[in-house]
Amino acid sequence: MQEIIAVLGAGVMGAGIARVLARAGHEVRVFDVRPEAAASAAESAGASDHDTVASAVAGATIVLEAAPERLEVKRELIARVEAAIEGTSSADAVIASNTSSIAPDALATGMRDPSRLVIAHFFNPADTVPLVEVVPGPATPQATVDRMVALLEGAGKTAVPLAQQVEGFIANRLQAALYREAMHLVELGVASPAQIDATVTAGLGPRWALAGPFEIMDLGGLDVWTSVTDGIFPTLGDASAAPGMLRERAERGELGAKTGVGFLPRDADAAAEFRRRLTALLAARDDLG
Ligand SMILES: NC(=O)C1=CN([C@@H]2O[C@H](COP(=O)(O)OP(=O)(O)OC[C@H]3O[C@@H](n4cnc5c(N)ncnc54)[C@H](O)[C@@H]3O)[C@@H](O)[C@H]2O)C=CC1
Ligand SMILES: O=C(O)[C@@H](O)C(=O)[C@H](O)[C@@H](O)CO
Repeated sequence: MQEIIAVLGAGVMGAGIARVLARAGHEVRVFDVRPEAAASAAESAGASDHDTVASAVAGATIVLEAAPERLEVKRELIARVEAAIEGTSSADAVIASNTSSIAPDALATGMRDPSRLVIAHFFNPADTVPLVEVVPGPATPQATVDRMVALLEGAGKTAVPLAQQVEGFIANRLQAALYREAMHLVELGVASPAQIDATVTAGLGPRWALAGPFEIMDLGGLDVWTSVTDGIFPTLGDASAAPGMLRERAERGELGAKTGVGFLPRDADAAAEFRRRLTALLAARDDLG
């Protein structure tokens, strides 16, 4: 079924999401508070760019926001969408958020119709990584979750619906647990960021492209993993907030690929080169069947 989809926010994620959905045959409109970003994303996706939210959502069946990860920005944008669609043919439109971590009930608070909301959490780069987490809010009907899963699978994505909301959903909770321990090991002086990265790219990462944690535990033996987790769990880092080595860099403006330096120097084409290599890796994995 072809949808009419308004993508609101045409940055790193929104531009890729627009490409994915347009490539799947849907009518895609793009809006961004930066008209040049909307125009560029629309051209790249073969979509139309719009200079107002109202114009972008007029007649839309799905609205997908990829605005900055700030609750107040997302809430204000969602309110503008609901005001624009009220009483129109788009009144039944689904409003999907690409938020990385904000719980759906926080986004739904204050909505005219919270049943419109669902989370569709794409991964960076959106037009390369297959995974999209679909997270219901407290008032989201199952039919909306099912419709979003069907849309995403029809676009060639791997949609993982969550049974209930949880902060950070699945993948970012798993990433955050790993990143917390990675930074803890650097702060302990056990290894450098480059060495920690090498343990993932030369060991864990290739395995994880083929088998997730439960399959890996099954392959390794649950007796062994019982002993290992009994021994290691009590020693893991327990930071409950961003550690200094992360927060201080962010506060200094050392943001990573965005600024040329983060934990390590990053080339200007680091993101593009990563996308190229990831695309090739995923193609090789798909060839394995
Ligand atoms: N960057 C990443 O790796 C990932 C980000 N996300 C999530 O996707 C969302 C967008 O993130 P990015 O694309 O990285 O951010 P970004 O900063 O690259 O893009 C955000 C875009 O939204 C525009 N914008 C700002 N206020 C707006 C408004 N009121 N209405 C419409 N557009 C507005 C900005 O001009 C910008 O082009 C966030 O919720 C983020 O957490 C999800 C997965 C991965
Ligand atoms: O890794 C991803 O693409 C997603 O899990 C995200 O949401 C991003 O990592 C985001 O949390 C930070 O860029």
